[in-house]
Amino acid sequence: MLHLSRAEVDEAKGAYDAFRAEAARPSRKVVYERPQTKMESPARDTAAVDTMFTRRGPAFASGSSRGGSSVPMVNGVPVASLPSSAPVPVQELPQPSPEPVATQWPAVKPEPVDDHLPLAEATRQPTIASRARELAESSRSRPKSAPLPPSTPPPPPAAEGVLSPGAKFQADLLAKLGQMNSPQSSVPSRVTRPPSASARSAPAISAAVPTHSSRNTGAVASSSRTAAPKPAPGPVLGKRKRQASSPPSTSTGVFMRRKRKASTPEPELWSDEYMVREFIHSRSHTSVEIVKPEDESLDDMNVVETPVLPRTWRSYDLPLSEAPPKWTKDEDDPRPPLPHGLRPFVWSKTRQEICETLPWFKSYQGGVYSKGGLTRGYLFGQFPSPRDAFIHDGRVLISHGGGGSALVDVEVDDEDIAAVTLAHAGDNDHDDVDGEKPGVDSIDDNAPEASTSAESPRRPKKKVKRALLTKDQSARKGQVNPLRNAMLHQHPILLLADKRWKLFPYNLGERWFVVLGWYWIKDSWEEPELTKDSDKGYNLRTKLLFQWVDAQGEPWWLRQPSPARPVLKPDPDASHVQHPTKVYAGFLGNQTEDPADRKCTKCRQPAKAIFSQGWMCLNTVCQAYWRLVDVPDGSQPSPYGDGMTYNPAFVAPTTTPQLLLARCKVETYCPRQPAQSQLRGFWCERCGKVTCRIRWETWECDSCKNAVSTSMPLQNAAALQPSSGLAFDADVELQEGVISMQRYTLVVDNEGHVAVVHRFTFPFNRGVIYHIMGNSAINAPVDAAFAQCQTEFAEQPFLRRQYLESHKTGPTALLTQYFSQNFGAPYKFAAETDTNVPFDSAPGCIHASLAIINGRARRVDESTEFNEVLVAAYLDGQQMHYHSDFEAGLRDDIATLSMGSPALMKFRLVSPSKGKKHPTCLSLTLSHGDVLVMHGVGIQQYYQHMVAPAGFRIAATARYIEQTAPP
Ligand SMILES: O=C(O)CCC(=O)C(=O)O
Ligand SMILES: [Fe+2]
Repeated sequence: MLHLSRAEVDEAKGAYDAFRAEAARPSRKVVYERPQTKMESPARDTAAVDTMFTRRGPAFASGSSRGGSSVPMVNGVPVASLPSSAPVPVQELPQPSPEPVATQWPAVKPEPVDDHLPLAEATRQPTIASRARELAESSRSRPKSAPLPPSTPPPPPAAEGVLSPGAKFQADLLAKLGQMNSPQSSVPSRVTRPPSASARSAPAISAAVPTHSSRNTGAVASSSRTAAPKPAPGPVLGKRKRQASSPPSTSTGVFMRRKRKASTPEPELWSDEYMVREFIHSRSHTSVEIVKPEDESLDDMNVVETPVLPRTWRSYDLPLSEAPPKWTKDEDDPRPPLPHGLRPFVWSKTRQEICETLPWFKSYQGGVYSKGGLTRGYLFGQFPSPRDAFIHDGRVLISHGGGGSALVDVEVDDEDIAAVTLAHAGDNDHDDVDGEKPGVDSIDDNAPEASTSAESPRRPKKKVKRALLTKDQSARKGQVNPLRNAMLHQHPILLLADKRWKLFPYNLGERWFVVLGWYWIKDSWEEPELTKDSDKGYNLRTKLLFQWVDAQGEPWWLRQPSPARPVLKPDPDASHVQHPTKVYAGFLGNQTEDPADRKCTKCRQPAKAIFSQGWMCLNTVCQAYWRLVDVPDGSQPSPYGDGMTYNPAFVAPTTTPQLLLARCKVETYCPRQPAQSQLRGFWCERCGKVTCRIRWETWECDSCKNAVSTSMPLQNAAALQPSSGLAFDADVELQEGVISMQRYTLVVDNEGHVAVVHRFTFPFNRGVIYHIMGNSAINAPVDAAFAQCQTEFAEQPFLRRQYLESHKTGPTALLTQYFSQNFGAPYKFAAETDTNVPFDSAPGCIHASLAIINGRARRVDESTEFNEVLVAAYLDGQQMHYHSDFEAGLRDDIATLSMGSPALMKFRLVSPSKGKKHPTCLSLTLSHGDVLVMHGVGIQQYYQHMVAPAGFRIAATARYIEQTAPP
């Protein structure tokens, strides 16, 4: 349990008192605390990483971890292009002020977004703006029944650069909590909230229902409206009755849920007036709530488990007109190319290049990369959700939380009312965002775009595939917690874009992935999205508002061409960056509004004016969720979701908070050169491309050929321990027989030196493994071969990481982890082997290694002969995952000489199915100078092996490959 000290509480109390004094309302102050929880994000994409270790081809898929589903993919699967679930919601919103933004770069503004996205026009998709116009017109002609016109003029700007006492209290407390937590800690510091919104002028800073700063001066209520259908009552669960004796509650939605589930630990009261309680929303998300004690009462709340939305609204929550045309080639991309000379500072052709080079994005699948409970990087994929938007030239971006989407067959008819068949729900459903597993847009992009089956005689229907949300992304489920934590803790997030992200105004050509820059999440809310697989008829989609971090200057797509790197340092002058409107719409809330006129009448939680249509209740457990505040149910505008436009005040850029700038510890998102880690990719300062380290002897930009040679320290064999001769562990399931072991010594050279041999006999005549251990008397030639390997491979371009045959091209191309080269007879395995080197062109170390292998292996089987050597060089942390050497044309013996660091080698039976893995049946330690001979095809047919070195290691594996073997 983490406590604030008495002094800290006193200080907080002082700040809070000042704030409350300003609010002119006497009140008690309570601070709650809850236990610190570990917020490590589990490594989620092990399947993806596994794939890179595995070398064997699809023939062995059933028995290896390289089954289809374990393949790491961009946005689910290699993507051509699928219809997005929504038309591109191009927003017609006021552009930033014509006053130049203070930056060293003259701002080059692209044309308005609409002009850059003929996509919307080509598909005749109504934009949100055009819908809004239609709605406005129809409202003029049919005043009684039409939707309400936009009614929320932008609020008066808040005082520039001046924090209200409430905000100061918030900032002070955050700063204090930040100090209390170690900067290195992976556990985010506690999240604070301001006093409950029950204080009439309190800053309503709530993660669940943050308030908006703009004042709603427009009248949205209209009791005379009767045309809209009344919402169906629907199943209302857990409705609470008002109890006359209970004081009005002002707790947040999160708090209400905690109370109802009765799973929140009781608040730890450690002061009469102040206490801090932490709320554990899930294992990985905690926050601190500051509310008045009386706020705990829920009795008078109109709280339901699943608010029911009127059917007509639901139908329109998902715009279901024709999908944009599919384009797979750059020539088909209707957007203009990047203006001459403009280029991103960091870009790549594959996702692996980004993941291996940028510490802020290491997600091989999905669009969200989180670590330590905080999202660090976020990739915009090709599937926007309804109302995603690119606003103010990209300084403000609206997107969605990750996870829960799947490809779904949607039937669309003339009236755009959707009948949804969950045909594939779950197939591609990757809903983990906290970690390296898929989040955003986990969609099978190879699935057919549309089919026209299921024609109805009366009303022709079309079946199209859409990416639909099949699960709630609610904060309650914990999926979006790392994103919310980044917002609440004010951490910057590196935003990247896939070139298929249609909201970006330019065709990015060969640049599949670009880094946009540092952003911060200013606000987050939950929107309902149509579905059929949920009792309530919709799923909750978490929406996020990202804003550009000022200290970077202008976004690169607005700059004049320049080779300069973007720099993000806490900039004391950042506050002079001017924005047209200075309104805090999000987390920090607006400190000047009277919340009374923008609270939901049902739950009395703060409403938000995200959309121009008016203030809405966004408390997902309120009966009035997603409805306009103060507008009777029967008079709510309908259809609602499809015609909404963003409130210009809500999306207006604001100054980056100093606290967030202070957290920007890195100076730039471009990695330092040369890479500090031998495994890291290479960022080319000349062209901005990041490239994996492919070659052993150099880092090379594969776009402009700029190169930096590597300086691998030579590892001396003298420091290496030979085999202890004792390390093995054999076990096998009973029905599969027993592996028996004999231990003996064998003379291995002409001088009569001996080696210890462990002979493992596999059951049912499946084969024999000889583990011939090195020792100091016989290792001299091995030491020499090891040194020779290192010098020769540093000088000549032999070793490289090979592309996996199954992922050779495109944005999902994948390189093996280890570096390898095949010498002698060509050997076809799961990695590319185009670069085979015949023995007569092989370096001396190959001949030396082969001589050692022959010398040892022939002592156990004198007929042994080899015509191929595959060298695998492992850097620290790399390994070769489970596979079998079961290619056609291989003779019985496969022998490996181990050089360098010891390695753990494990065997297991081939997996009977994708999900079922057999346990390890034999594990060995391979030390420097050991030769392991696998004899018998049964060992490859029935077993798999893997090798995990403890550090730098070179293995030379010799085989005999029949040249006439069928392919
Ligand atoms: O690195 C090793 O020792 C094993 C290599 C291996 O299994 C292979 O090349 O197939
Ligand atoms: Fe192998």
